[in-house]
Amino acid sequence: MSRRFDAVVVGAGQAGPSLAQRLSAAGRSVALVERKLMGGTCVNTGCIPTKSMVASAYVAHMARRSGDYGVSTGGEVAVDMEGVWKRTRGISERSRTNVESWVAGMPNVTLIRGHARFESAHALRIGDDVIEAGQIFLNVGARASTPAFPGIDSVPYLTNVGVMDLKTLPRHLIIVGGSYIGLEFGQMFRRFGAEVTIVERSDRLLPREDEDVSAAIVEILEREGIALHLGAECIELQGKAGDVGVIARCADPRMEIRGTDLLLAVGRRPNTDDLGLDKAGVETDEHGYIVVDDQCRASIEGIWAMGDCNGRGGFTHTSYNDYEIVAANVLDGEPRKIADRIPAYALYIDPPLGRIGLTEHEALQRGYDVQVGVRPMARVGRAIERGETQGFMKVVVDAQSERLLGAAILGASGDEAIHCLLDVMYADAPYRTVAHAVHIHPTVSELLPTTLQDLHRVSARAS
Ligand SMILES: Cc1cc2nc3c(=O)[nH]c(=O)nc-3n(C[C@H](O)[C@H](O)[C@H](O)COP(=O)(O)OP(=O)(O)OC[C@H]3O[C@@H](n4cnc5c(N)ncnc54)[C@H](O)[C@@H]3O)c2cc1C
Ligand SMILES: NC(=O)c1ccc[n+]([C@@H]2O[C@H](COP(=O)([O-])OP(=O)(O)OC[C@H]3O[C@@H](n4cnc5c(N)ncnc54)[C@H](O)[C@@H]3O)[C@@H](O)[C@H]2O)c1
Repeated sequence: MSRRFDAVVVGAGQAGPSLAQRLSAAGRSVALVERKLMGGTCVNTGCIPTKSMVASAYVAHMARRSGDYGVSTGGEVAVDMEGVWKRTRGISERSRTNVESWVAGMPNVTLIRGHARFESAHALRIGDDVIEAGQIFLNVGARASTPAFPGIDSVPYLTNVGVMDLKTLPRHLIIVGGSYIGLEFGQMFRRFGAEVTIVERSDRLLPREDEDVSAAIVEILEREGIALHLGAECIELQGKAGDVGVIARCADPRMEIRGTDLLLAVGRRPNTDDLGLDKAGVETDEHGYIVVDDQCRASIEGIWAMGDCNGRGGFTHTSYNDYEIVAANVLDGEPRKIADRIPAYALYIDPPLGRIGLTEHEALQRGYDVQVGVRPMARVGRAIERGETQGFMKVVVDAQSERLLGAAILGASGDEAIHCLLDVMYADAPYRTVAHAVHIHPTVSELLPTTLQDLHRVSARAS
C-alpha cells in the first residue's frame, strides 16, 4: 500500500528531526523514517558518548595529578570501566529519549521505523510500505570505514561503536588511524589505564593541520605514555581475540605491533550504498557522498541531502547548519548557503584543539600576505593557575585586508576561547577589533588580543 506525504525526511540524525519540526509547523504532512536509533551518530555512538568518556578520563588524569595541587586522594587511582560505561550510556540514553519524545510530540509528523530505499525519484520503500512525496530530504549519515586490510576478515576489531561498549579495560589497545577518533579514544584509554599504541599512515598526526600543531599534539600524547607509529603504510592485521597484531609492511623500518585489542579509526563512509539512489537517479561522487549544490539540493529536483552524507561537513554542527540552510531556502525564502560557513571544529583531546578557518599553510598556499601571531600556553596566566600549560594559540591574519583568516588554540579551554575569533570572522570585522578589545582577567581568551598585537609576516618557504 502506498501513502502520500508532503515531505519525507530519511534519518533522524542532527538535521532530520529539526527539519521535520519546521515542515510540520508550516502545516506540511511529514514522514520521518529512522532505521535504528533516534538521534543518530552524535547522540548514540559519536560526540555525546565520547565526550562523556573524555570527561571520565580527565577526572582520572587529574586525580593522578592531585598531588601537584596539594590535594591528596588517599591512594592509587582506579578506573571502574563499568562505571564509566554506565555514566556514558545514561547521558546518551537521556539525550536519545529527549529526541524521541520531541519527535513524538510533533503534529503532522509520522515516525516510520525501518530502512528506507528509493523505488523512484519520489517514492521510497520501507519494508512492505511505500511512501511518496514531492520533497525528500536525506539525512542518512555515515558509518566507520573498514578498509580491506589483509586479515580483516579473521581478526577481531572494534570501531567507534564497539569501543564505547567495553566494560573492561583492554590491556593494550592498538588504534589504526591518528585523527579525531583515534586520538580522542587513544588518550582516554591511556588515562583509563590501558597501554595504547596509535598507528598512522601519514608521516604526522592530523595531517590537515599545521606542522607545529601536529608536533605539539605528539608531545602531549607521548608525555602520557602513548606509543605513536607514523608513516605506517600497507597495513596487515593478524591474530585472534586477546592477541592482535598490526603490521605495516611498507613502513621503513617495517613495523609490527602486538596488543590485546584493535580499534579501526580510519575515516567514515556515507550510508548511501543501500539507499537505492540509482533508482532515483541521484548523483554521488567517487566516495559515495551525495553531490549537492550550495543549498543542499541533490542532482534530482525535489531531493536534498544534509549532514555527513553530502560530504560537505562531517560534524554535528555542520549537519545542523545544513538543516538551517534547507529550512531557510525551502520555507523562508532566504538564500542561505554552505559557502557562508566558516570551517570550525574541535579535537577533544586534553588540552583540546579549537580550530577555525585556514591553517597557516593553507593561507600561504592561497597566496595571502600572511601574518602570524603565536603565544605558548605557558605564558597564559589562567593556564598557569590551572596547571595546564601545554600547547599554544596561533592566529593567522591577511596583512592586506586586515582580516583574520584562521586560528588554532591548542590548550586549556581552546574549544571555547576560539569562538571570540570565529565571531569576528563572521562579522567580517578587522582583526584589530579583537586586538583592541578588553577581555576578562583571568581567562584564556584574555591573551588573544595580546597575540594579535604581536604579528609577524611569514613566507611560503618558512611554512
Ligand atoms: C566517535 C565519534 C565522535 C564524534 N565527535 C564529534 C564531536 O565531538 N563534534 C562533532 O561536531 N562531531 C563529532 N562527530 C561527528 C558527528 O557525530 C557526525 O558528524 C554527526 O552525527 C552527523 O550527523 P548526521 O545528521 O549527518 O547523521 P547521523 O547522526 O549519522 O544520522 C543519520 C541517521 O540516518 C539513519 N539512516 C541511515 N540510512 C537510513 C535509511 N536508509 N533509512 C532510514 N534511516 C537511515 C541512521 O540510522 C541514523 O540515525 C563524531 C563522530 C564519531 C563517530
Ligand atoms: N571532535 C570531533 O569533532 C570529532 C571526533 C570524532 C570524529 N569526528 C568526525 O568523524 C570523522 C571520522 O574520524 P576519523 O578519525 O575516523 O577519520 P579521519 O578521516 O579524520 O582520519 C582518518 C585517519 O586515519 C588515517 N588512515 C586512513 N587510512 C589508513 C590506513 N590504511 N592505515 C593507517 N592509517 C590510515 C588517515 O591518515 C587519518 O589520519 C571525522 O572526520 C570527523 O568528521 C569528529
